[in-house]
Amino acid sequence: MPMHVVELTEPRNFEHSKRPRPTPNSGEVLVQIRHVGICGSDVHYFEHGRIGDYVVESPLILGHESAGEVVEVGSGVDHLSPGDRVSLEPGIPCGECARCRAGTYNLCPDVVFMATPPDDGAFAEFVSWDADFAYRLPEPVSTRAGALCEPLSVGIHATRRGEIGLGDTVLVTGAGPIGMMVLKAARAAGASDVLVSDVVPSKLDRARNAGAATTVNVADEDLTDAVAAFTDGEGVDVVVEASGAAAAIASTTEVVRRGGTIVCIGLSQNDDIPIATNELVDKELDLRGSFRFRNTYHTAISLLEQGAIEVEDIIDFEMSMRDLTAAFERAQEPDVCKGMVELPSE
Ligand SMILES: NC(=O)c1ccc[n+]([C@@H]2O[C@H](COP(=O)([O-])OP(=O)(O)OC[C@H]3O[C@@H](n4cnc5c(N)ncnc54)[C@H](O)[C@@H]3O)[C@@H](O)[C@H]2O)c1
Ligand SMILES: C[C@@H](O)[C@H](N)C(=O)O
Repeated sequence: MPMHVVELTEPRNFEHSKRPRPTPNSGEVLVQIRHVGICGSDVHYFEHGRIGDYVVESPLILGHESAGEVVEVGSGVDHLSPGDRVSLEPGIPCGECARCRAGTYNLCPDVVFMATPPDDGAFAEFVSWDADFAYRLPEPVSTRAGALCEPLSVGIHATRRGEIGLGDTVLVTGAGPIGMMVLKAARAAGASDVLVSDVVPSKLDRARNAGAATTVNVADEDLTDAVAAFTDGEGVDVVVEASGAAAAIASTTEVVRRGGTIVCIGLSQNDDIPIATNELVDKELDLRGSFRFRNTYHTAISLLEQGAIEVEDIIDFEMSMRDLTAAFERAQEPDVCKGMVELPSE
């Protein structure tokens, strides 16, 4: 039976086409996709046809923030049934390499990751996916929120990497979807004050509405001065860099307190951003990267179920997959944080 998919065939060209509807293998579930969030990396592939060494060389289905409804289960799957709504973790690690065996499966070099060439993503009516990476959504959690478990997972993982906890003061640089998810995860972990910086006023307004203690528009204000004023000159316990902007990355060592921690999530276009290593030594800072996520989906879903975190407030618009090109155009407007795509029943 054919199903409707949208393929990126070359930069800025989506084609609506038909592919055979997959049949779930042993250990897989067939999921009818309901919602897919548009991520910055999807937009980058759409605009440029590549991210670094990952090049779209044959038609690629984008979308890796997805949730839907199980319609069929393969043999050996007993924790999910048709009718269950699920969120799909987009990366399936090999399970055998040293990193997987160490439990750090997000670092598996052989991971199959949705919407990363050559692996297809979720702008498709149906996806057959490893049932171990399909997480049942309890009643109060919508498939929109289920799709956003992916960026929320990035925020939870960064919060864990920064060991953010009770009473911490945190600075998040960048109030895009990832910065917003760090803000939410850090608050849920017990951070008492989360400061957020950006250059877009509406994004800072949203961050304040989501619980930021204060915001800094770095287009008008000096970040170091603003942080010093808020922390009585101490600096913050943890900085989470979620913009990828060179200026934000370079400022991290200045705004963090002595003995504090810097967590870098943002990916920069520039490989030559200076980090003040003398400051790193003198202040005895911990500088850590944070890559994707591991063991975060159960946490994300239970936080959503308990109402401890709200994620749908980052969605600015929802459009049908039939209008995917228009949705990708709109997702690039500077005020937009998250565009959501709905997959109608055909
Ligand atoms: N490490 C990972 O696993 C991972 C996962 C997803 C995304 N990312 C990266 O994280 C970053 C954030 O992702 P996103 O989807 O939220 O991106 P985004 O582009 O939507 O958001 C970035 C935000 O930073 C703001 N900004 C620009 N210059 C700034 C500055 N000097 N100071 C503070 N803010 C500034 C922008 O206005 C924007 O709101 C990107 O670099 C992305 O590639 C990393
Ligand atoms: C983690 C995910 O959101 C990111 N876009 C990536 O491909 O790594």
